[in-house]
Amino acid sequence: MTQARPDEPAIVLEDVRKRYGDVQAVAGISLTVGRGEFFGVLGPNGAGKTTLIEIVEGLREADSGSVSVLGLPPWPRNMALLPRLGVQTQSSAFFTRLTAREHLSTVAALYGVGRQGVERTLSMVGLLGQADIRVEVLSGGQRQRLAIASALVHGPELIFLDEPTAALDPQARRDLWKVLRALKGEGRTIVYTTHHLDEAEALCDRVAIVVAGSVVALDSPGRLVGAAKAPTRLLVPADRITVERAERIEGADRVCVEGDSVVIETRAAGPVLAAVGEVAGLDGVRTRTATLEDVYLELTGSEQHA
Ligand SMILES: Nc1ncnc2c1ncn2[C@@H]1O[C@H](COP(=O)(O)OP(=O)(O)OP(=O)(O)O)[C@@H](O)[C@H]1O
Repeated sequence: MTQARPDEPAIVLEDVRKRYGDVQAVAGISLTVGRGEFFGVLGPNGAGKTTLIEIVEGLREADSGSVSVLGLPPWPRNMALLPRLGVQTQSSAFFTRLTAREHLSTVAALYGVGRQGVERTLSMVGLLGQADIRVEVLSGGQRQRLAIASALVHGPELIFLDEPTAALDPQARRDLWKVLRALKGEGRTIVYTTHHLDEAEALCDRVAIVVAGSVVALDSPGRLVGAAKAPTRLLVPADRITVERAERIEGADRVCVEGDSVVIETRAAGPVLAAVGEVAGLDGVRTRTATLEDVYLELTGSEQHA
């Protein structure tokens, strides 16, 4: 198998465009994903993420622009590229009557991967304990692990994961994060689509926020949050301070009530916190700094989750 040169980017897009009738789904996107990067693609429903990723995977032809994946053009469908890519989608198909191990062995056989590769992959995604259980009785989280295992079993250099934690409970999500971090630790490049902003913040080296077919922000989550200069929120138990008193604190930009807290938004967290301490004491006061979700909501102009 041809390996990409370590210094060669995994993906290079230049002014990629795709239109469906009147809809400009991808409106001129240029970006580079480095080898070994964990790269997030975020954006509201209909932003063009799936279209963009399908172009990179070689499943769709761009109208214009250039696309290079592991140094090769993915379109027309490039058979040399396929074994070097791993794709997990929302609609991953399973052989439900088979056990997890049998399912994975079947997928592995398509790529000429033997028993050892199957066992290594089951172990990597934490499914060895469930390997002899039929797919149809695996839990949602276990199925997602199997979907990821199916995308990984042939040892691809570049992996596309489409909302792998959708519909998982919080513990199963966190467990899957460990699997994803381990994958990155192996030096694989991961392109990750998610609507969970906390997840993108915790896992991704860089994220692209796509709105209406264009990239409106591209950087590490930390730098995006830092550059946005979003306010800090101080949550003070409502029985300890009134809205009127909080509004008189110098540096309080906005005050409102949320549940059982008076929320003070400020860009001068230190002095405002000191003032709150004098007025109400600091017991039970919570501080929320800006997150990628704040940046995202600002850029997408939406109060709702994408
Ligand atoms: N095959 C198609 N034919 C016509 N229009 C399409 C087609 N696929 C997507 N679109 C339109 O292109 C735009 C981008 O869709 P796309 O599925 O790429 O967005 P997305 O960001 O992946 O959305 P979601 O988060 O909901 O999956 C949307 O307006 C969608 O309705």
